[in-house]
Amino acid sequence: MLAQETSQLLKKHQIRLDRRKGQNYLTNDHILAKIIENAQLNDSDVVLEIGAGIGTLTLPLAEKSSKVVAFEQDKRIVRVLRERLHELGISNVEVMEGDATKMEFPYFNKVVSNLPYQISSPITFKLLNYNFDYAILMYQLEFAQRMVAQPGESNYSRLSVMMNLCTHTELLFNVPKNAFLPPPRISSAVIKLTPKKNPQADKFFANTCRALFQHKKKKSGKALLQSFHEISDLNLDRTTIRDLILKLDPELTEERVFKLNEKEILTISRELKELMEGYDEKNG
Ligand SMILES: C[S@@+](CC[C@H](N)C(=O)[O-])C[C@H]1O[C@@H](n2cnc3c(N)ncnc32)[C@H](O)[C@@H]1O
Repeated sequence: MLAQETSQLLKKHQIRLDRRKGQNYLTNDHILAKIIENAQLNDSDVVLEIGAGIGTLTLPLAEKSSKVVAFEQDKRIVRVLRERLHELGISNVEVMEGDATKMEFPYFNKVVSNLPYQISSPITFKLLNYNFDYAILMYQLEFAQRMVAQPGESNYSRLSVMMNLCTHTELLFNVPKNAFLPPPRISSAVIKLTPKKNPQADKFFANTCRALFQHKKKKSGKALLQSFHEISDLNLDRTTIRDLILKLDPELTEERVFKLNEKEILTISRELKELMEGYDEKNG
């Protein structure tokens, strides 16, 4: 049903979808129903949708909520979406034309999106700056697995640490390639992401994480030494950096990066930040 409707609409408007723009449109009714069910919307919800396309998710979201704010970058697609909403008499959707990574988001309390994959990372980090109840998001499977990975697992990464510290993230279900038109090269997965109330990650923490994960298999003290430029732009010599690292908790600096959990990395970054502030004061 959805597959047929999608092909007909695209044909009518002579639109060829472009994979490079992340245009893989959901054509599986069952998956659509599962996404909507997991969103658990009510009539006071304001839903943010990134990459609305021709409205596959937008229409059921509009039916179940008070309002949908729908971002779409492709002008041709925006025209189809607006026409469709007009024809169906749907008036509670605000279509925002443009690049969602660069535009301010108006108020929303839930997010439901089948994300364009090339902006998965910037959009996820951008969402962390907003206050909302939860998000139901479709990602490439590999990215979703990295989001939920735990210390010691092979795909544990900087992204996993940030997600563990700032959110509760759960992989809800996998989605096969043939659920889309055109089918993407890799499978997808739907994630539920709930922001934690008191996010503790500041820029220093993010930089510490970046430095550590450049040497994921090394001991964390060694990783910090080798990538210290990611943390500070002070031009410190190697001996000074080594001395600073020696003052950190040795139980943590002797551990391999991929085995550290988010709280341990937070401890490293806090201790290091304090030491750096002390160093700054002493050296003017
Ligand atoms: C994976 S499709 C999802 C379409 C529809 N929501 C669905 O589920 O079938 C992603 C959509 O995001 C749009 N898009 C790509 N990059 C974007 C960006 N930076 N900002 C807003 N929309 C973007 C694409 O044009 C495409 O329509």
